[in-house]
Amino acid sequence: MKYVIGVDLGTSAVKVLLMNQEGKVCDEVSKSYPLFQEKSGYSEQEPVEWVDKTTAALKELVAKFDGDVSDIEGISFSGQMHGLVLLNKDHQVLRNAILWNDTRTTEQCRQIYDLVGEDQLLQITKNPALEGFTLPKLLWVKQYEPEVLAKASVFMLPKDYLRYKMTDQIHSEYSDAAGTLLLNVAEKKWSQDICELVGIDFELCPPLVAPHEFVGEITESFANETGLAKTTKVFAGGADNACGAIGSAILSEGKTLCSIGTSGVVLSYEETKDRDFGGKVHYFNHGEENAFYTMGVTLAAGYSLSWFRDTFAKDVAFEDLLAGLNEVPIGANGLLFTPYLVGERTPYADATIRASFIGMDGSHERIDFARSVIEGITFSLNESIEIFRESGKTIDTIISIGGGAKNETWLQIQADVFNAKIVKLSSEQGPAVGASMLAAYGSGWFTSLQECANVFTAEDKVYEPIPENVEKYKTLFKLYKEVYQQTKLLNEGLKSFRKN
Ligand SMILES: Nc1ncnc2c1ncn2[C@@H]1O[C@H](COP(=O)(O)OP(=O)(O)O)[C@@H](O)[C@H]1O
Ligand SMILES: O=C(CO)[C@@H](O)[C@H](O)COP(=O)(O)O
Repeated sequence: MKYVIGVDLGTSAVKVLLMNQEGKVCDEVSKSYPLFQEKSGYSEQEPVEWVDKTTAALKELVAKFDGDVSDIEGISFSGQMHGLVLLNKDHQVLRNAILWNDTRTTEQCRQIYDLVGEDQLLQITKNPALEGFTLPKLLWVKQYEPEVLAKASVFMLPKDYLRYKMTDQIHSEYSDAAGTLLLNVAEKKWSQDICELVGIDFELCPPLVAPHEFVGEITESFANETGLAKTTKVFAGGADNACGAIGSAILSEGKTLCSIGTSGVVLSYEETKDRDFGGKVHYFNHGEENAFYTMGVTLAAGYSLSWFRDTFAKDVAFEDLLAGLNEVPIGANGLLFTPYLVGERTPYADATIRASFIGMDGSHERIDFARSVIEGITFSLNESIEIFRESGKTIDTIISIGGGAKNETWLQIQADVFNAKIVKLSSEQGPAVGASMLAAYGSGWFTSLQECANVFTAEDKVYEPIPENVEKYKTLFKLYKEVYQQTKLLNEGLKSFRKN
């Protein structure tokens, strides 16, 4: 039997998945790492942590493997998107990585519009200037840490840096490059025009390859450290959402995905490069060749729940925190939550807005708060679904993945809030499954990703919307949407009191 490994470099943890040629998940190991939030709006991680934790996870996986390691033929990656890693000419990391959920760059987004123009930016990159994307971060370093940028020889995205440490080869690939705001998405080329207009050296952009492309074998030292065979082939990999889409078989028009990890996304497959959403949702290159996807993003989805747990119920397991969730009525006994802990992307590109609990009552217990957090996250994702439906898409079935898909009651809440059938897959690790599939397809096991998906993905359970619940959630959703409008000005006033 042959095997592949999918590495998902997430925001909360790295997960490594061993899958065999029959598409069975044989083992998985996960190692978490911290997030540094030194100031309001800041979010950073240390690239060395990603490498150390991935090495430790692979070492553990290989130690438990009782076959011949040379049968592990290939390895590929899924990575948290947009994070900026800067390397000097000796390829040493110059500063902490600035992550996708870091919103310090509102000023740099304005500069991009001034220098490139909104229409030209949208025409080349298919996306608006949002704080989370990579180019605003590069411009922030240029403005506030010019000595750091002066030393930089290349910028990298998180999983591309990890792959570099395993292979000694520097590359980026289309699906993650699409989230930098420096890629001509339709032509799959770095945009020299944008680099020139914003004053970023074109040489900083790494060479581009396709997600399933073979980029080299692992280095001898990485093989020695992990126990993997030196012949293990490495394939480029993709952005976590592109991999989540592959790992959930979102490989044809009409398919929709909801992923609740640290962030939350609703994503829809696009066959063509020229559908026009006017920048309301993200438009990126898929991990499948010449395909695309559109996506709405809730910045703090699973993060809202983990923030709530870490702040008010430290060391309590999610399973214990959510025990009794299904006994709390819809609407959490009159409590509404908006998940704007770090600002928001879809539908409000707003770095200043912050979260709220509305309707706190002396009778509320911790489980009411937990239910309102979960309902609030789901309402936020429903705002993306609303944009897709308004554009004419039919969304009646949604594949649900990520940490949020581990809880049955939450899956039913998704069905009722989205008013759609929710499908849970046999593994909720969509991005790591997608990364494994890129390695399997890259290794030549299948002639297409779709053929691979037929073997590697399977439905586990379906949750149907319950009409009575759908109606209640429609009423609550209207109230939920009011909260953004009613708290926008309040948050602008509070901004100067935040940790700066
Ligand atoms: N048992 C659970 N029930 C509900 N939600 C969970 C559970 N376990 C994890 N989560 C949620 O999933 C999130 C992590 O999801 P994951 O897909 O692993 O994230 P990432 O890829 O960003 O590291 C946590 O922040 C938490 O909100
Ligand atoms: O910023 C985005 C997508 O645009 C996020 O989806 C990140 O890619 C992080 O993903 P998770 O760690 O939540 O999976």
